[in-house]
Amino acid sequence: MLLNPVISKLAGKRVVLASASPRRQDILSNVGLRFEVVPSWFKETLDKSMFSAPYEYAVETAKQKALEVARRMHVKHLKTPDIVIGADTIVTLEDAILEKPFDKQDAYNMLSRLSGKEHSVFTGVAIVHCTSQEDNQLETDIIDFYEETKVKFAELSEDLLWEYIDSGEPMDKAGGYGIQALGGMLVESVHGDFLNVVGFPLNHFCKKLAEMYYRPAKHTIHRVKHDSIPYVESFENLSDVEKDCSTSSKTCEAKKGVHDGVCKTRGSGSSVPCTPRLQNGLEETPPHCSQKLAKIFDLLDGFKASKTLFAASKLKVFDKLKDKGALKAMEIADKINASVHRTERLLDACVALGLLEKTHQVYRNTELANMYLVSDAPFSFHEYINYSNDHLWSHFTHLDSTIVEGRGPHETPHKKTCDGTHGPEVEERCMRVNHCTLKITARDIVTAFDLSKYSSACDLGGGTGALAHELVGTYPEIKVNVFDLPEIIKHSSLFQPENLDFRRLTFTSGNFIEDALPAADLYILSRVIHDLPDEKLNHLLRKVSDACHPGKSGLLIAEIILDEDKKEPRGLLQALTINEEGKQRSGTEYKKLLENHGFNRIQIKTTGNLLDAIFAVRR
Ligand SMILES: C[S@@+](CC[C@H](N)C(=O)[O-])C[C@H]1O[C@@H](n2cnc3c(N)ncnc32)[C@H](O)[C@@H]1O
Repeated sequence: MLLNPVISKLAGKRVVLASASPRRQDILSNVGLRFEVVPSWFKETLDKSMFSAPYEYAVETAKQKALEVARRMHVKHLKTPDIVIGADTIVTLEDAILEKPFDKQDAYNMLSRLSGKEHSVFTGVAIVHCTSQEDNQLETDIIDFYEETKVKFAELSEDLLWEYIDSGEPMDKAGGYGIQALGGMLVESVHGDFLNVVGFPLNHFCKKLAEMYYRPAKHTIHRVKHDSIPYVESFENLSDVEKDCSTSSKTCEAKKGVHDGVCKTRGSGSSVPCTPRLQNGLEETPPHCSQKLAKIFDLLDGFKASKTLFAASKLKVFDKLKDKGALKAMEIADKINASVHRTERLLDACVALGLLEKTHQVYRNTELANMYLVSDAPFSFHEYINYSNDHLWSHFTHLDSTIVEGRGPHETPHKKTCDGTHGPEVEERCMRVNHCTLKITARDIVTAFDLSKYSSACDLGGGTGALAHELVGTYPEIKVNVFDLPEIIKHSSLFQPENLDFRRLTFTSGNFIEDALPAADLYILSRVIHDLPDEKLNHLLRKVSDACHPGKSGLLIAEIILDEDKKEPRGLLQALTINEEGKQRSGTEYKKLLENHGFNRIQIKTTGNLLDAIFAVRR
């Protein structure tokens, strides 16, 4: 049971905190909010002079942080969050904004300015509600606010200041101090929300949630206390604790359990300290907080969700529903020749995962399923889903032994490769898998940079030509040559759209390691680099570099680019599937690699789609 019923309104929603701050994470998880943490890539570099008041800057930064994460998650992972929470905390002193110090001297300058004075701490918060529209556009609804707390510092001696700076604590904190830890020593008084100074104004946040989620009909309101988080007896549709609270606000507050830092366990009448306490010399274990375990639960359940998608796709559930529009479980079971009872469970699980909708026992595809899961949809993932089920799944099943034995997926007995050595059926299937994923991302790759000045391009290892199609469609002057191994090129005709202009798109058989490269003024390497061992890669890049005209020819690369800290899961999980000798790289690593081969003017673009783009010019 949650202490704050407003928080329970978010249960079952995909809530994301767009902040890496462990303090914000603690504040929110301590009150039972279940959320994922996706740190924002938005840089805190807005021009402060554009804002008439400091809090406006904090609110705008919070908003941009949350929006960046919402957009990235919507496109990149094709899983749109319901709510993204962004926050930005700043310290202001006499209208100057103090953010995180750059170095110790900066921390010293900040803290000595704060010494003996009162300053303001503002946290801007943005709550972004996301919905995916029919055309897969992201629609966002933003609620933002700020909270101000005044903090007075004691007079700080030089020794104390430097001791505190040397502790390292100031470096990642606005104003150069953390009130919840050693920095508490510096503070004489606080006026306002203490948690706001820590980094998140919880009380104001809950009030905002209450405004959003409790929009009661007038007759349901018994009492609303506007200056606090609404008392739970105020509205209908309340949980048992809420309904119990029908007397005075004080009683209700006690029943809700917030009293002198003690959490009251409902029903038992006993009180459990919020923090572990020593009793008879033994440390008492705090009650387990399921919200804190949410991440682990999600990881434990991740494979069940994947397998549910795989099974529904393999059984062509989405295809049947696309054809018929809406069907009952019994009708679907009949069409896929399966048990009614089990089919119903599968369908309900798909509803829970947002793949199907259900009304009055009738199931329909969601827009997402129609766009990406139906097997003949223009941008269908069907092939990739089946490949994940049949091949990647078995690789991950044996992940522990592949790690111990140092084998890559291509060396497992369960996985057949796309390197053209396993016969036409496998080659064709791999081409279908690559084709469907490249189609989704090709437009973002070819428009990531202005390539209009190039008249000829050669897509090395270009496979089905999916990227070449997009290039030809985007740049009216360009001619593209798709270069790949003969066993791949022989299947390429299967993938060509009907209206293709073969005067501008040609296919050439060859081996980019052994043969001369066709002439072109733009070379393309899409999903080729990460799979090559260093020696082959350096050989290939040397050949490309030699084939380029200095100062003129370009190189376009499409790959997953790891974030610089190498913390983002997508690329790292993908790295588990590539060959032992292959490698995923960060932007800086790609830059270095290309510079070593005579390229400069290197630009890197994270597209937010499945693949990112790099463009470089031959020096
Ligand atoms: C992972 S696939 C990428 C295909 C396509 N570029 C894409 O992004 O979907 C790698 C491609 O490189 C081709 N390839 C591998 N080694 C090659 C070589 N030595 N010469 C030419 N092509 C090669 C493969 O046949 C395959 O089509």
